[in-house]
Amino acid sequence: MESTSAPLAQLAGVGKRYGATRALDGLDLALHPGQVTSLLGANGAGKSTAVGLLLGLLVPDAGHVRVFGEAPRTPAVRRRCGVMLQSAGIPERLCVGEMLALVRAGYPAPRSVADCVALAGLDGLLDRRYGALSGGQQRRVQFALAVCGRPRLLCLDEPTTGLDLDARQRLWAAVRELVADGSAVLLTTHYLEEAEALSDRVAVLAEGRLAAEGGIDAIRARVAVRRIRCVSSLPADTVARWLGVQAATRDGDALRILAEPAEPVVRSLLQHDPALRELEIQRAGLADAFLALTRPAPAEAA
Ligand SMILES: Nc1ncnc2c1ncn2[C@@H]1O[C@H](COP(=O)(O)OP(=O)(O)OP(=O)(O)O)[C@@H](O)[C@H]1O
Repeated sequence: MESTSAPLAQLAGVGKRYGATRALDGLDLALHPGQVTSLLGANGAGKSTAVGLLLGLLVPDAGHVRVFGEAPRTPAVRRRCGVMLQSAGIPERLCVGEMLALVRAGYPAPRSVADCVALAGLDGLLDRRYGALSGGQQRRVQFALAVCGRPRLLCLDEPTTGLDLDARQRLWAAVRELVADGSAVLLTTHYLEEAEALSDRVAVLAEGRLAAEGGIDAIRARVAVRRIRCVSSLPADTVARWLGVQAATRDGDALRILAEPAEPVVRSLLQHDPALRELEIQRAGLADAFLALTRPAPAEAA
């Protein structure tokens, strides 16, 4: 979905190095109200670095970062942001209820405790010590702390890692609710189905640069590969050698083929096997597109 509204937060031409490692190289990213933007990329692509810059935890070497039109990390900006990072740094001996009270007190119009409990699934956990909770329960508490201030900008760095299905779907519902209220959300995730379920926009990072950016459909359309499935007795290794076929495997009676473009391959299949049946052709999913966009370019022949 294209947004005509002004961005709530923006990275413009941002570069960041750690010693000899170039983590980000000229990254442009804009977060708009009422939208979830998913930042995708392989391990080490620069996602957490981008989140750290947006929150003012890191300082860029090049370019600039603006949040609500200001430099990040001023008290006024922080009161309008919610954050769930990979490492939470929450004191283990505090009770969940005490911690929620502390964090809620830092915001001008926080959610009620009951709302936070319902939104994050904290039933029965308020009197428990944080350090004594399971990993998934700790993630829920972190989410409650991130959303308790009704943030206009919410950054979630791999929020559902370690969450069970119920907790994951609760978190998705809570994110959708925040976005419907006009908040901007930046999500980093390795779960492509999560990006597909939640995002309005996707930005794919590869080696610190933007490999693609746009709506989910636009990202999928960047990749012309199609998945073909049919019931056929043709040998998979023969089909795998046809022009345009990237892979062909047998799955019981069925042949599964990745092809680009699909039409000539379908013509050949029908020509070589008149008994072929149950032909299905699917467009690439986000996972196919992601792999194609982040695959390193083949080395130039010497
Ligand atoms: N504090 C640091 N010191 C040195 N190098 C770092 C530091 N933090 C990150 N890097 C390097 O910067 C690059 C980008 O790291 P970053 O954590 O932003 O990636 P990421 O996309 O979030 O990865 P992941 O999916 O594994 O969380 C990597 O090469 C990483 O090794």
